[in-house]
Amino acid sequence: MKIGFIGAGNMAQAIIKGMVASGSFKASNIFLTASTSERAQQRAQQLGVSASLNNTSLVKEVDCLILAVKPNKFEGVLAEIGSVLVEKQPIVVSIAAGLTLDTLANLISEHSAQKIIRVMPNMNVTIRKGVSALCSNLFVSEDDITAVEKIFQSVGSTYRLEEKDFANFTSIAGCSPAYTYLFIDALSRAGVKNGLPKDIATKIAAETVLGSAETLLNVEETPWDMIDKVCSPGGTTVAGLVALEDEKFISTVIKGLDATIKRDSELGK
Ligand SMILES: NC(=O)C1=CN([C@@H]2O[C@H](COP(=O)(O)OP(=O)(O)OC[C@H]3O[C@@H](n4cnc5c(N)ncnc54)[C@H](O)[C@@H]3O)[C@@H](O)[C@H]2O)C=CC1
Ligand SMILES: O=C(O)[C@@H]1CCC=N1
Repeated sequence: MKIGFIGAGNMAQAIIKGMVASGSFKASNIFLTASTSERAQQRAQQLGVSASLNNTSLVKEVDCLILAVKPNKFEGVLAEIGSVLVEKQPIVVSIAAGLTLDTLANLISEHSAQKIIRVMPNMNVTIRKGVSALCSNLFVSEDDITAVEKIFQSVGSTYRLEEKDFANFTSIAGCSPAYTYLFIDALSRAGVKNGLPKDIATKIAAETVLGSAETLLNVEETPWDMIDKVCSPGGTTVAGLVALEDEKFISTVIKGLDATIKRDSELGK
């Protein structure tokens, strides 16, 4: 299957690198475009894949088209390639936050039976530990979705979700690498406040977050069971836990994620 990416930014580059590194996809079957043909040539060369002349010639070349531009570019890009899409009918995959299957279908053509799959990956595809969700419209067959799943499984794990759960997934998977970095940085700053150099404190914090997540995935216990194991009676951890909850740590995090869900619905309008 020939796969094309419109947009060769952060996500497309990370996905392409992971696909090639997985050994499941030949670089010669991967095509891309960028905002200019010079940039596309440069990115393609770096990744060892091919640059297409422009967006319409890319569509003509591929069986699966991955739209990896920012949500506000979709209208322009789909207006540009709409007629070629309707003619060629590749599987269209959008990784944009907020844009629904219906919105995408209407941007392509109100009357086409276009196969459209929405995927929400996250930045951890960079090291092939991404978590991606997929949903599709009624024109997509089981074979189509399995083929697209294979792309995202080559860079991590996948979940098939109903579209109504996509914004929720976006908040806890698509966006949360940023919040996890924020937490790591907060741990690290506390380390600096109390006397450690920043680089060492950041490494210690990141290794601890990684190990805690790996432990959780390897035990039967819930996060709260594990919290109880760390909290010695009358000890240091429970003192910190109570101080964090005094400042409403859990509800502050939930408010942050609710804000992403609200923004996701605004992007879709
Ligand atoms: N960054 C992230 O962690 C995640 C991003 N997404 C989604 O992925 C999409 C891309 O995001 P990023 O890679 O972060 O953005 P980015 O800005 O790094 O990449 C977008 C690329 O599209 C190119 N582009 C702009 N107009 C174009 C056109 N007309 N034709 C061809 N290329 C064009 C730009 O030059 C840019 O390199 C967005 O829709 C975003 O919602 C989804 C999950 C996670
Ligand atoms: O911030 C955004 O809108 C994108 C979608 C998920 C992560 N980044």
